[in-house]
Amino acid sequence: MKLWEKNTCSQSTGSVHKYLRNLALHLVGREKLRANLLHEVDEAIRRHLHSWATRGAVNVHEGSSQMTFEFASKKIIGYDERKYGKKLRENYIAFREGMVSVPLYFPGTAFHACLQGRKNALKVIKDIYQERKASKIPGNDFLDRILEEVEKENAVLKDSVAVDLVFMLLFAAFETISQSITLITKYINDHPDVLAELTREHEEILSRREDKNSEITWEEYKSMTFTHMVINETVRLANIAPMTFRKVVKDIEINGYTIPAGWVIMIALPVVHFDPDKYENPFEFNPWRWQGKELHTGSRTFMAFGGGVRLCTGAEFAKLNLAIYVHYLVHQVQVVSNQRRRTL
Ligand code: HEM
Repeated sequence: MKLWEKNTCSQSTGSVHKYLRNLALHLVGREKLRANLLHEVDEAIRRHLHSWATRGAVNVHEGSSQMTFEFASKKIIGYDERKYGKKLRENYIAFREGMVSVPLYFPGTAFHACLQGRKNALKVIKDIYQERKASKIPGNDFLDRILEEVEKENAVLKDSVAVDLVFMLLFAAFETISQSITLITKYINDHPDVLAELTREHEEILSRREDKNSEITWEEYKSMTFTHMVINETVRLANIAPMTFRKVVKDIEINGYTIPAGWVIMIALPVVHFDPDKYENPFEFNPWRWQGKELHTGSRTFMAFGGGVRLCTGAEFAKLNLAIYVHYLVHQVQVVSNQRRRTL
């Protein structure tokens, strides 16, 4: 029993991997960020934070999960919870909760719930996919682009791979961003010095604007140096994807040990991020450690988004979401933690 199919982005190799990767970049690549996503994410985050502010108490993890799922599912397959209900997100949550569990497959186990969640989510996606394919009515979303590929003569992309790709992208997009939003909120709440510096940075941005209520521009986003340091530090400490896997294609010697071809190795990213030789006081949340450093997405010492040919396709999109969230969090919302009752 497998969690992922062989030909999705994470399992594919060579030219198929490259092809799927480029397709995913069509959704969240750099040009898309600047041309559409900056504006769309700005609108969505503002709307959700406004709605949070009208409620007595908000569970940030649940709120950000709703927010990011609504956004990503609409962008990818034109999903609307009001039309289809909450089933899809609930199935994804069941899938996520059993992903790292003992692989015992019978009713009542986390692994069983995980695979059932995956099966049910795939069914919803498949229905939407087939309905769209049959109707040929565009949805102005990523599914249009996928169907374009599927319907090409000698298409590389087949229906089953397309559905699995959609499943995988939606999972990657919503779970990771909502977890990072939750943790960045906690870290900011726990560190008044960080909040003060963020407030200074975002007030400076506002002071340069003619209309204080206008949305964030690309130049403003790029100017958020300290915010990007906070984002790097958050994902370094959070290790949202704590491990990645690689199949050894030929015998390789590392530190006197031979790892034979065919073995699967697990790369534990926290080992790098918590190494005191690479990060002084590694368990401390200290965004200033990034001062003056290149904020690359991936390097030998910073692997929150993986690295090499499999570097996360959505890393820049995730950072954009976090920066916009922080912008509105620090200047429009007053957060009171219900644990310590400290005002942000
Ligand atoms: C804080 C947010 C995120 C984190 C920490 C994260 C982390 C990672 C990591 C560590 C990998 C490498 C996996 C490997 O080496 O096998 C990866 C790959 C990937 N991520 Fe993300 N990710 C995030 C957000 C996103 C988003 C928002 C999307 C999509 C919209 C996305 C799509 C992907 C895809 C498609 C791959 C596979 C890339 C490939 O195999 O070429 N990720 N991510």
